[in-house]
Amino acid sequence: MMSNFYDKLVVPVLACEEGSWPCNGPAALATALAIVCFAWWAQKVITKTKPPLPPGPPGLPILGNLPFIQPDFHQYATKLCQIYGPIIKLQLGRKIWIVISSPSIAKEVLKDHDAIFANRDTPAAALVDTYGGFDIVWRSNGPELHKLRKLVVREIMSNKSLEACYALRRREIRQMIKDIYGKVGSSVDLSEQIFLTTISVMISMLWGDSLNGEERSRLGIEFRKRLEEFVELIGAPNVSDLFPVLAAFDLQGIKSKTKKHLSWFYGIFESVIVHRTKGKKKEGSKDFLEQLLELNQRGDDKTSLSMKEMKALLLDMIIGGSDTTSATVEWAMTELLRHPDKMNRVIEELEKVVGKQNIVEESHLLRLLYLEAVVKETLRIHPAAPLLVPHMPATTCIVSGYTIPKHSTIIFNAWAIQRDPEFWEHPLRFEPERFLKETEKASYLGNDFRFFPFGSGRRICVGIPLAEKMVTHLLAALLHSFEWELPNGVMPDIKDKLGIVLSRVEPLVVIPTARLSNSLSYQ
Ligand code: HEM
Repeated sequence: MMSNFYDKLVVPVLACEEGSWPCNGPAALATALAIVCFAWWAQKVITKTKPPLPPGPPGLPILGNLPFIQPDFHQYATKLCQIYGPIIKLQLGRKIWIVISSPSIAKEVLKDHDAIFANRDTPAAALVDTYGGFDIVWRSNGPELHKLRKLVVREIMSNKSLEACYALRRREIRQMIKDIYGKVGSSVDLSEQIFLTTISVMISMLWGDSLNGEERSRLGIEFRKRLEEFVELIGAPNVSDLFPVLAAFDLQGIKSKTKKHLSWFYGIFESVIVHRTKGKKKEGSKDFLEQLLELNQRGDDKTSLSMKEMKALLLDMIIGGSDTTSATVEWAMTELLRHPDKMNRVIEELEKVVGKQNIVEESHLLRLLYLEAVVKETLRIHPAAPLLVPHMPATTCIVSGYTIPKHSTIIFNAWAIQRDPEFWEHPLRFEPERFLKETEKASYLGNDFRFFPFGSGRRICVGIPLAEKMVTHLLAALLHSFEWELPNGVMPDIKDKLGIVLSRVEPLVVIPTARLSNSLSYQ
């Protein structure tokens, strides 16, 4: 605004040629001086009246708060908010981070100013090989993002499409039950079993491959390792982001390491896509890739994707869908093992709705209301993405009386909000019953900012329908098929660590016993 003022008034006066107004010696000089003084005064008034930045802890010159950031950022940010209030500012090198820990401020940002804040501050590492520019997670707000989200939500995640690939999900869940049945009576690393199943479900639904035996576990573990490293690299404090002038040097080698992982993922995707486009159309259930290729064949601009977009989308789905889902199932099992009364209530419901002679199908899920409440309570206390995915304002904006500079990184501490005693009675107690009563807070659609584990607004998770099905079906199958004992009767703890998602520190180890009398139910 001030530069406009200067350009329009001061420059012409100072640059005017003889004879044109007001170039008449001392008068012109006086006018110019008056204008410069006025501009200086106006600038001062504007700066003074502009609301301040949010409060926050003091930092060091140049580095700001960087040296003081602690690894479990959700807990560290919660402590800071207890000191500085529900909206705080951290300075990390050239970057400003704003952390929000109150439902009303989250609403102001994600609902009232949704369009401004629907951008992402794409980390340098995510821009490698065009991934971040072509996927959903890191793409800026605009028509291309809108097209991609619409395609996923309306086509891929529609009831009809999810129904069309139910057999693929079912096959992988049955495989898990069969594998665990083979280990009845011995200690099982349930965390690993759950992860291998979710990654197999994702691979199976994305391009139809089924992994068995050693291959299932080998490829699953390789995927997990690479996904973990890839996401960690993207999320790691990177000098290239904090001091963009140094980006070209890739001082920590983050860009080159990310590139290696990306080439591995893209290599797999390319061969699957090429094989499918050249080969015969697949028989049977329609996986996501089949659906995407069919949409491409329509030749409609609204639904066609380039190869780059297709690969980036497949990677988003695997990243977005596997660890989040498996962590949620693992936390739900942990809480149920810690609360035998709640576990019994789930079993009673399963026996009533499914019965002991049948196996759990997705068609049962709508009637498993208590189990649904268990999943919601799990996502409240242990949200897989406790800080959502950071947003970024496209312009400077005033929020809750503070100035939020454009291009700052906005972090929502959903973990702290969903445990805040101001909004939740006995917030640390695992009480699924609260979701049977509180219908208002019970939706995943992000309308209530006391409970928004999938985010809210324009960037809300696109995988909610699939996540709901996968988490509930997996849990139902595990609880219906087996009884679970704790090795030496030791209760699992609830210590968490923030990595790719919020997960247990130690793997969950339990001993299964068959619950169903008919051994065919395990085939
Ligand atoms: C329990 C399971 C899941 C949880 C807790 C979860 C949570 C979230 C959260 C918090 C966000 C960020 C929202 C925001 O920025 O405000 C997100 C975004 C996203 N999720 Fe999920 N998610 C889950 C499952 C899935 C699944 C199954 C998929 C797909 C297969 C998926 C794909 C995505 C994608 C592509 C985005 C980016 C959306 C965008 O940036 O516009 N998620 N998810």
